[in-house]
Amino acid sequence: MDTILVVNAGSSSVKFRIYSIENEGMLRQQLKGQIDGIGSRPRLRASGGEGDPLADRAYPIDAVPDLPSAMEIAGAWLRDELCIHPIAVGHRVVHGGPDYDRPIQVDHGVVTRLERFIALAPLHQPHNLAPIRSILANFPALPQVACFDTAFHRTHSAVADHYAIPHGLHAEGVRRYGFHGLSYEYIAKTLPKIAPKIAKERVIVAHLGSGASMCALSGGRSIESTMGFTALDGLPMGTRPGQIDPGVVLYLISEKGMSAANVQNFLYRDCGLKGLSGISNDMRELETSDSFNARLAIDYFVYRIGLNAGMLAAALQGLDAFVFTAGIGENSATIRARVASQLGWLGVSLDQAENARHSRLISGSNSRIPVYIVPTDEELMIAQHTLSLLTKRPTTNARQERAS
Ligand SMILES: Nc1ncnc2c1ncn2[C@@H]1O[C@H](COP(=O)(O)OP(=O)(O)O)[C@@H](O)[C@H]1O
Ligand SMILES: CC(=O)OP(=O)(O)O
Ligand SMILES: [Mg+2]
Repeated sequence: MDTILVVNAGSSSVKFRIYSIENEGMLRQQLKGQIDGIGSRPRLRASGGEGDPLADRAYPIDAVPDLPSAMEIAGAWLRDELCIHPIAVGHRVVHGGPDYDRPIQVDHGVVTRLERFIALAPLHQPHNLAPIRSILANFPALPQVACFDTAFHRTHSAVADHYAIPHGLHAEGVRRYGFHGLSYEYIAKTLPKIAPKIAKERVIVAHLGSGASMCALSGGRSIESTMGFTALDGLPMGTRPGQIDPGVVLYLISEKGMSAANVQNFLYRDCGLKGLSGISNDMRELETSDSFNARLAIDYFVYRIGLNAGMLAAALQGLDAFVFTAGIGENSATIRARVASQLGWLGVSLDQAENARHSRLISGSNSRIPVYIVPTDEELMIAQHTLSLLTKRPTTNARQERAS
């Protein structure tokens, strides 16, 4: 059986999937796994094609302190315990820079070009590239495909793509890229099946996970994102502050004597829900805490989602639907209810029972616009892109390599 392995390294989790390639290029999921809670409550969970449990292992926080250690554990489990030998690997690569507007088969040259963006996505890019490099070294003929978070947003207009800075910097790539593009691409492809008429209209999608952003979709195309040059901008996140006055950064440098590396570490790892609550980057922990600062962190998260929704509604010149997705958006009825009440002025109201049930349509009958939960599937997007690039090229080399 020919299979594709998909690897998706997020900021608090590594997710992996195995798909078999069926007749006529159909993909069937054979295995779904993830290590999440990295740095808080690490846990490996995996299930087979029918949802049958394959593993559920909790680890002490010190055993999985970071993404590389999680990747090692996941890789060893797939290789040594399950003896998985895919014919291709698809990777989520967060930053594709100005040139990559679609997935690409990777070689050493592509990896070198993608390394230039490590500084622009330090929580993700190094961990996205490390398994690619390791597979290139150990299985050079195994096709690998990089699928970019930024690619789906390359349709933005010039005005949405710019900062108000001199043009030379834009020309060298200082642009408003936007991220979580594989997730938004999946939602844009799925909406026509859920609500065909709405899918052609103006939709805000809120990808609320460890990293969080929102995207304005017009007729299924991204026209605006809350994220920009890096995945620091926009909404507050697990450990990132979201939008912040650059004056704060200047203050940290000039008044607190922080180096560029200190500032980077601070902005990517010490802020957001973690910094504001002083407790955790994990929304689940904050929701069960009765500390004042945990409540403040949640209030801030909800408030900023409301502000940014107003901004995206302005970009779209109206709003026809709102979609929740990703870890928090799919699982937290409380946050959804609070966001919806923040959007009350737009005519949004929820059916609380449907919201509590995590139904697909959660808006009430008197809501001016429908509100949906659409579980995202970045991994399926990656597998589909990988297969479509693969079928343009012979795979014999990979098969020969596997056999040897
Ligand atoms: N039941 C839940 N209630 C509230 N938050 C949740 C729940 N389940 C998951 N989350 C949140 O989702 C986040 C992970 O989202 P995810 O989209 O998987 O993130 P990433 O891909 O960036 O690692 C966790 O940090 C946690 O805060
Ligand atoms: C770009 C980004 O923030 O990704 P994630 O939410 O997976 O950390
Ligand atoms: Mg993610």
